[in-house]
Amino acid sequence: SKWWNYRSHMTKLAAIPTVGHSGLLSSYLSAYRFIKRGGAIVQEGCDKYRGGPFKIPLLDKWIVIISSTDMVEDFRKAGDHELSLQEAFRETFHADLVLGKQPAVDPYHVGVIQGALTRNMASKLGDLYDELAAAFNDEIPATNEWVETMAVEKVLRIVCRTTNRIFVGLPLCRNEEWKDIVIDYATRCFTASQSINLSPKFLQPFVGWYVNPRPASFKRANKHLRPIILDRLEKEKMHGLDKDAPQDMLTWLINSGNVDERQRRDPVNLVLSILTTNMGAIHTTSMAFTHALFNLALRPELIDILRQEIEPVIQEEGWTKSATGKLDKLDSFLKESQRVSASFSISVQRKPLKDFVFTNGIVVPAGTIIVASPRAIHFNESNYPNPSEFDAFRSYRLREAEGETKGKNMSYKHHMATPDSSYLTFGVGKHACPGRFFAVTELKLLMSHTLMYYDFKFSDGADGPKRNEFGGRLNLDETTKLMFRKRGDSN
Ligand code: HEM
Repeated sequence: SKWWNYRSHMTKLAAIPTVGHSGLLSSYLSAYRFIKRGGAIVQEGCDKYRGGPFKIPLLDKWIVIISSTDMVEDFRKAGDHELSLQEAFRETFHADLVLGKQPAVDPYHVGVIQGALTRNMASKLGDLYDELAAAFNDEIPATNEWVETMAVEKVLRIVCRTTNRIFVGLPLCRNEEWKDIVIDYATRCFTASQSINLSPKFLQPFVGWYVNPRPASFKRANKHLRPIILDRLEKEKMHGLDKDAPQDMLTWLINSGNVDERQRRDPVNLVLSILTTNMGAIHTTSMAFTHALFNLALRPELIDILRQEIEPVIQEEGWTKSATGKLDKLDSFLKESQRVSASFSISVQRKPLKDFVFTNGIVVPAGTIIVASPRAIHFNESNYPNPSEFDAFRSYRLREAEGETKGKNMSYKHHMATPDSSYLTFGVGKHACPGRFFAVTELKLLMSHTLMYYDFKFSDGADGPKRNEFGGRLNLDETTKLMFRKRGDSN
């Protein structure tokens, strides 16, 4: 019956063209090629099928890649009963095993991020900025002499500490071991899920058992978090909903109305939810900030323009949510930085729960992972004229032209945090990244602080950042160095 199901599935998939080999054995060759040359293979499909879908063999499955805004628009409109992000993630990330049953099957942290975290951003912004400034002081002290830093690592530690001020509060966010645990957790989870994906299906349970990072990370995180959780639960038990409880992600998870009482008060669930939220938040934000720093170091002429926007706003409003909302040029620059430097060849995935029919008539059989190609969308001339040009104020001009930066009822169409079928940095539709408002605000604070208090540049003779690729995703080379010094009058 398995063979029969496989044949009927492949018959339906046959209508979608293949990039690489499609024979039973030869497709494995293509799958191996995809690991190191995924970007080039997706590009080949995009060039050959010009906006039409195509399929690619991976070692354990076929995936269908879509690269046109029309098909992404169908993706956006589909309901959860048709296309599921959660089921795609459970399959491709092996989330039940790697992250644990609760975050994989009932990810109630998503609702807490969308709700309480986003709602409380204005009131928590002072804390966020305090932590950010303190983290910069410790990681990159502003000196009169240029100092060389390993940019990726420094930024990760600053973002981790800043973010955790809002996730778990003081003093844990400053604890060195805690920072190591949550930074490592994301890396280990990605490595583990990739290792499982690289194994034949019948070996996956054994490989999964061997590489699973969760038991060890849970044990280490639990040591720090459990006493805090028990203390907060105890106070809640004694006094009811504790109004004086620290306002952070942990408290919002404990108070979440999205799950039943037993689940939301279970210390194991709480530790796993905090670890999982960190996994979604830290590396993504750090990479975005590092890319932005590199893009400014490559184009120093933008620095003064951004400083001229930032300084008067911060002088007038201080480090507030309202101030970050006024940094329109910075918003546009950060958006362009993500578009040009951080567009993966494949990202934003869904799993059809029944055969899915796109508006153009293409049918993808139930169970086949469909993945959009942000790179194809972001480098399409009809979405972004002169797509390979880094045009920092591209969306700023669009916002101005459409009256968005003026007037009370401005729309947020071209804002960085607004997902769209032609802008996939944060995904699309109902499941677009729930942390995007937090991420964009944090990025603006990080960038504004750096521009106001530091000069920075690549080391003399360095030729800019290097990237490496794994299975269609780009990673920044961790050895790339940046020089920092206290801001002077001139460079
Ligand atoms: C620049 C930073 C970030 C980027 C580029 C980013 C990107 C993304 C993308 C592409 C998705 C998939 C959306 C889709 O498939 O439609 C996603 C989902 C998600 N992100 Fe982010 N993200 C960032 C920051 C954050 C932060 C700060 C948090 C937490 C506070 C977070 C939490 C999540 C979660 C929980 C999901 C899963 C949503 C779901 O299952 O419905 N992300 N993110």
